[in-house]
Amino acid sequence: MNKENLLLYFIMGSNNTSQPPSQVLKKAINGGITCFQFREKGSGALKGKEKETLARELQSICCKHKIPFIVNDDTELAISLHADGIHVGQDDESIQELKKKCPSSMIIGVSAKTIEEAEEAERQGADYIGTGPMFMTTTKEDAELPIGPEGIWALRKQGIQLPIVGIGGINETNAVEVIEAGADGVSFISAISQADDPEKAASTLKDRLT
Ligand SMILES: Cc1ncsc1CCOP(=O)(O)O
Ligand SMILES: C=C1C=NC(C)=NC1=N
Ligand SMILES: [Mg+2]
Repeated sequence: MNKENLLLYFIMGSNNTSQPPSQVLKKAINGGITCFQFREKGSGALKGKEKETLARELQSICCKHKIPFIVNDDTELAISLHADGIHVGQDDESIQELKKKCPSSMIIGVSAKTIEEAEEAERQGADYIGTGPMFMTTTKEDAELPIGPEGIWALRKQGIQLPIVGIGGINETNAVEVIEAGADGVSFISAISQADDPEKAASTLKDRLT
């Protein structure tokens, strides 16, 4: 994965929006997002066949627009869909296990916020790390306290070279400081999924960063 894809990294599941997810994704793509992650998690999340059907619907939209389609957590789903990538947390399968199960082309992203986690991700060959929460967020029900963009600056200062995306409470007013702290991109859910006009929200974010 080239790190330019990580610049405007939209994440969404059906329970993050009151609009049809496929409509929100199409608008976000028109607005200029560079990567999409399907994250069907938390209260009200779809399961089983319904979850797979939505995943396929969103994947086909991404394919049509040549936007990488990443699946959060669900390795089996990612493999069965031939997704472009998978994103896992510290309590999910290890990168080593994923590399054994997944095609070598599969992008592997991992959540990491401490230097130990980031160095481990580098050692195991992750393609990028997601670090946060940057700011206060209510989207992730068990989010920890914000570490701020300085959390990314500290990883860079300690020599982490991997591509990094910041996540958590990011919007058009604070995205720049995440990049200035050393991130290659910003990832976000509600800034677009809860916007009245997702296309405008995406294009405003893009304008701030380019
Ligand atoms: C998945 C995740 N991980 C850390 S914060 C977060 C939620 C991000 O959602 P939002 O962009 O709406 O704050
Ligand atoms: C928790 C997460 C952190 N970072 C990214 C990019 N995705 C996630 N689901
Ligand atoms: Mg997880």
